Amino acid sequence: MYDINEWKHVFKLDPDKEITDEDLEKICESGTDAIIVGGSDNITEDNVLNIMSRIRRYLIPCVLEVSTAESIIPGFDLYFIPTVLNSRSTNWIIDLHHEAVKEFGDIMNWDELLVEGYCILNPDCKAATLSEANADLSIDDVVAYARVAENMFNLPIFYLEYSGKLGDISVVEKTKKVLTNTKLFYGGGISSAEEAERFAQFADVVVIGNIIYTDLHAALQTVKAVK
Ligand SMILES: CC(C)=CCC/C(C)=C/CC/C(C)=C/CC/C(C)=C/CC/C(C)=C/CC/C(C)=C/CC/C(C)=C/COP(=O)(O)OP(=O)(O)O
Ligand SMILES: O=P(O)(O)OC[C@@H](O)CO
Ligand SMILES: [Mg+2]
Repeated sequence: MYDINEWKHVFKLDPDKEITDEDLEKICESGTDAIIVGGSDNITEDNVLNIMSRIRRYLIPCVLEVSTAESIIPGFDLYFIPTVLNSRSTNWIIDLHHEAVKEFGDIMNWDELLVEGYCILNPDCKAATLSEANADLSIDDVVAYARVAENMFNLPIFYLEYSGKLGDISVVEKTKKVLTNTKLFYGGGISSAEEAERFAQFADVVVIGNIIYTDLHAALQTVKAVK
C-alpha cells in the first residue's frame, strides 16, 4: 500500500538503534501500513543501508525520512522530506533542501518524494534542538501552520511532532478540523494501545517510534487499536 491516503498506522525505525531480526519480523508483519526509517542522531549511509536491506525481506512499504543529505540512498519506496515550519532558521525550512536538490536534482524521481510540513511541539526533543524550533506555540499558532501547509504550500503531510512526549490531544483535534487534503501525522510518546486509539481519532496517521525499543509488545498492540 504505497498511497499515504490509505494509511492509519506506521512504525518509525531509528537506524542508530539496535533491533533483532526476530523483533524486526514482528514489526514488519504486524499489519502496520508502512515502516519509516528516520531519526535525528548519527544517521549514516551505512546504518540506513543496513536497516533498509533488512526491512526489504518483507513486503511492507519502506520510506526514508531524510534527515541528512549524506544518508540518502536509493532503494526506498518513498522519500519523506521534512521542512520544519516552526524553525527559527531558514536552514531547516528551505536551505538544506535547496542544497540537496542542487546535488541530486538531475537524478531525482519527484514522484517518490513527499514533503512533510513539521511542527515540532516538544521543546526538549533532539529534533527541536537540532532544527531550532520555536515550540512555544498556542493552539492558534499550530492551526495557522497547518493552514499554511495545506492552503499556501499544498503539502501532502502536516506532522505534529512531540517526539518522546505524549502531546496535547486538543491540539490534534483542532488541527484536524482545518485540514482537508493534507494528511495529519501525529507522533510522540505513544506507549499503549489506548493512547494510539485516542490520537487516531483525530490524526490520519499515528507514528510509533521509541516504544518499539523499550516495550515491543505494547508497540505491536498499537496496530490493532488503530486499524
Ligand atoms: C540517490 C537518490 C536515491 C536520490 C534521491 C533524491 C532525494 C530523495 C533527494 C532529497 C532531496 C532533499 C530535498 C533532501 C532534504 C535534505 C535535508 C537534510 C533536509 C533537512 C531535514 C530536516 C529539516 C531535518 C531536521 C530534523 C528532523 C525534523 C528530522 C525528522 C525526523 C525526526 C523528527 C526524527 C525523530 O528523531 P529521534 O532521534 O527519534 O528523536 P528522539 O531522540 O526524540 O526520539
Ligand atoms: O518516538 P516517539 O516518541 O514514539 O515519536 C514518534 C515519532 O514522531 C518520532 O519522530
Ligand atoms: Mg526516536
